[in-house]
Amino acid sequence: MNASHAYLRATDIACRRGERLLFARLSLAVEAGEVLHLAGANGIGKSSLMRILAGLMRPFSGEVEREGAMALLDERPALDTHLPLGRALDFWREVDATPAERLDTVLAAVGLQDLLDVPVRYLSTGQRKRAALARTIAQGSPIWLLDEPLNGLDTASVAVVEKLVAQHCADGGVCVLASHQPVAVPGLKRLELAEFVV
Ligand SMILES: Nc1ncnc2c1ncn2[C@@H]1O[C@H](COP(=O)(O)OP(=O)(O)OP(=O)(O)O)[C@@H](O)[C@H]1O
Repeated sequence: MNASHAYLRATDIACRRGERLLFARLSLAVEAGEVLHLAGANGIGKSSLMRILAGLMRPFSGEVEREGAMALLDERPALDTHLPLGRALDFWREVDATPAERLDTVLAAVGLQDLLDVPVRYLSTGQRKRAALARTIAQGSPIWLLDEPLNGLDTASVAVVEKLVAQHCADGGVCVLASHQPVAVPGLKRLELAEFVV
């Protein structure tokens, strides 16, 4: 599918966790070439909304529509901690049917190409986050859902992620990026979850 046809839209979403209604009457639309920064304090419901957008959690009410495949980065890197990084990523490359060259390009972009022999459990927090991000974006999906992709990253790595997101959108992709940190991407749209808390 051509990335330029991709979109992600949500209408009148309400989210309940346990007995609490976290937020309601939330609508958003992210069209091809756009990036949305989903902002809000810890515990406000950013990850819950990301899971709803990813189709992993049913909203209490409302609907999500999309055109295009999605790739989700969440707080679980899902990389076998006992394997060297290269083999752990190869597992997902086969599952995701990712071409090897595309993964190599992404690994170079996030500066991990020299760490492929290191067991995942020895990687630093930031290296592990970059590895999970590499796996996610190498899938080649037009819609990126990135939940706290900047957590644990140093300034240089934050800039790399911002650049990758900007390039994805320039290529006609769609990105929703949940973060409590500032995000610098040209043309960024912003949604404050606090405005929908009930
Ligand atoms: N399974 C659950 N049952 C009940 N409440 C839950 C459940 N999962 C999460 N919550 C609550 O829902 C709220 C929102 O959680 P969520 O992880 O979506 O927030 P967040 O904005 O992503 O937070 P953070 O920035 O800390 O990651 C929190 O108060 C959390 O305690």
